[in-house]
Amino acid sequence: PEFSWSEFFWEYLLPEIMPLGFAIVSALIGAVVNMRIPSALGDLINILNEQATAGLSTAAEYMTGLRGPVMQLVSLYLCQGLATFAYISLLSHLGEKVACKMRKNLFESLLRQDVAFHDQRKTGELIDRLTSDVQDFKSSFKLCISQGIRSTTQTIGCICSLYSTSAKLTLALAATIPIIVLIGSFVGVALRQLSKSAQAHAAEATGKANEVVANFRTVRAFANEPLEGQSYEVLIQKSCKINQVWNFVKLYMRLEKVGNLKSNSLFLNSGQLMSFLVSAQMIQRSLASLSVLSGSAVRGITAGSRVFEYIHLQPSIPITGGRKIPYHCLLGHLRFEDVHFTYPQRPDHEVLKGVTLDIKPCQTVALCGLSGAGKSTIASLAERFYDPTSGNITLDGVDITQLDPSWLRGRTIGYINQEPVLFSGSVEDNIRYGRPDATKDEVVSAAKLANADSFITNFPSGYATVVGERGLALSGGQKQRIAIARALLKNPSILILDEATSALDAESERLVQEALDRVMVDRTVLIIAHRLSTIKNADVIAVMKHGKVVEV
Ligand SMILES: Nc1ncnc2c1ncn2[C@@H]1O[C@H](COP(=O)(O)OP(=O)(O)OP(=O)(O)O)[C@@H](O)[C@H]1O
Repeated sequence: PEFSWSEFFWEYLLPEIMPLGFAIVSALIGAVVNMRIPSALGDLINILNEQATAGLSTAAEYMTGLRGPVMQLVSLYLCQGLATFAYISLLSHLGEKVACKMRKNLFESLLRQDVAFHDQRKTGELIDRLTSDVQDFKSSFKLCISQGIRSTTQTIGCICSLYSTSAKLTLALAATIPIIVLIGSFVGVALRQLSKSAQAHAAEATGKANEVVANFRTVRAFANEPLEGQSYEVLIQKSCKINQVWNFVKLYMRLEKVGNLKSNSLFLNSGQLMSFLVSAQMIQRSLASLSVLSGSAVRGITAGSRVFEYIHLQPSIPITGGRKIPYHCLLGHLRFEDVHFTYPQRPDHEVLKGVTLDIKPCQTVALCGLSGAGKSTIASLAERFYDPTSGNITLDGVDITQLDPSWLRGRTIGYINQEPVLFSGSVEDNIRYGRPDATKDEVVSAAKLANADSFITNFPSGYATVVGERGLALSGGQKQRIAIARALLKNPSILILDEATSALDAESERLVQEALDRVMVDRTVLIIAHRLSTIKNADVIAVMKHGKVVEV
């Protein structure tokens, strides 16, 4: 992925041009003031020398001579402190804003992506781009602006100042510059490689950690904690080693000193020598930090391009846009016509091989067949999680690819699957997820319809009861009934039940089934099920085998 400089400038920097401008000016002022410090120090030392040889007697005499240079030095330090404070705070403000906007854009883009995109990527890797990569980019951006301006200005300024102090020594010093540049560029290339692999390993480790934490019960059930711990350690060790090398290189660059200058001090007085040495050291530090900076810039750009790669990605199925069938005209006639489908990540395996299925308005169609026959895939296609490779799916005669996907999913189809996911928050929040603008009364009546009201009101906090990240505090049957209430809240014309009762015990199944029987009235229903009890009341039973409907 390439980093888009123009986009970064127009979209992220331009709106913040004022703080950016002030930060740059403050950094420049800081650098210029910093360069004045060696000569001010030199002046002070010269005056001290003169006073020592002049044989002054009273403290007042000493103070008179010193006041000027001391005041100069104090005001320079004060200026430098103020400038540093200004650019650090402005850059922090700017960096946070840029990072915030990048995160927002990236997250929105991730939400827009196809289901197939999310099928193919590890959650942890996506989270890593949202967190570490944006963080890396932000740090490197701030460092490049502050250090970059400072070091460049100081290098140029100090060279001028060195030259005016002693041309001879400056030329001698200049001889060492090619070596520094050479080392710097060599280290820069190495850092670029290091940066790429460090980021890739860090993303892999985050992916692993995320997977293990999200599926903690499975890990525990197999007593695989040591195994998972070890494999995480292996991944983290790799990125740790790379980062250690990285830090070592940076440290080395800081410690490296320019050759011994003291032997060449013959033609300078002590003040000049002091000023010369401080300037030379400043140049050396600036050059060293510029080389380190190039490494950091590489890291930032690599991270930035990883972020922009996904921000720019366009989904093949848009989120919104297209026709909506007015509610009073909607019949709920769903039809699959010779539908073929292959999952994008398994192009060699055709899952649906010409499915034709007619689900008439208000009819209940049960879909059964062996595991892997493609039943859930049919539900995913009706929801338009994927588009068929060929063939058509129509709703009331309109191809669903022409319909607004958010209207289709958000209002028209209610989808309940075997493992309902509840979000962290209260029971009420979870039901309201079906239609965020629903009133409390509507939430309660949906819960009553779903056989959930009685157990919810039995909780001490009722509808305000907080359920865990995945609703762990609730039983399977309770979660399922909340999921049914959530789907009912949008009053969908079509209901898809994907093995909604298969994970439940007999009693929970009875309660859920009772709720389902009640809500299936006056709607088009597609039930995917194995159990006879679930499908015996259906109007039509379709049997699937090897990606085809073989019997109706
Ligand atoms: N996201 C996916 N990516 C790739 N292949 C998939 C995906 N989901 C399902 N498949 C494959 O598609 C085929 C049909 O799966 P599907 O889940 O539709 O079957 P099913 O009839 O619902 O099975 P079950 O009754 O076990 O739920 C299977 O071979 C499965 O491996």
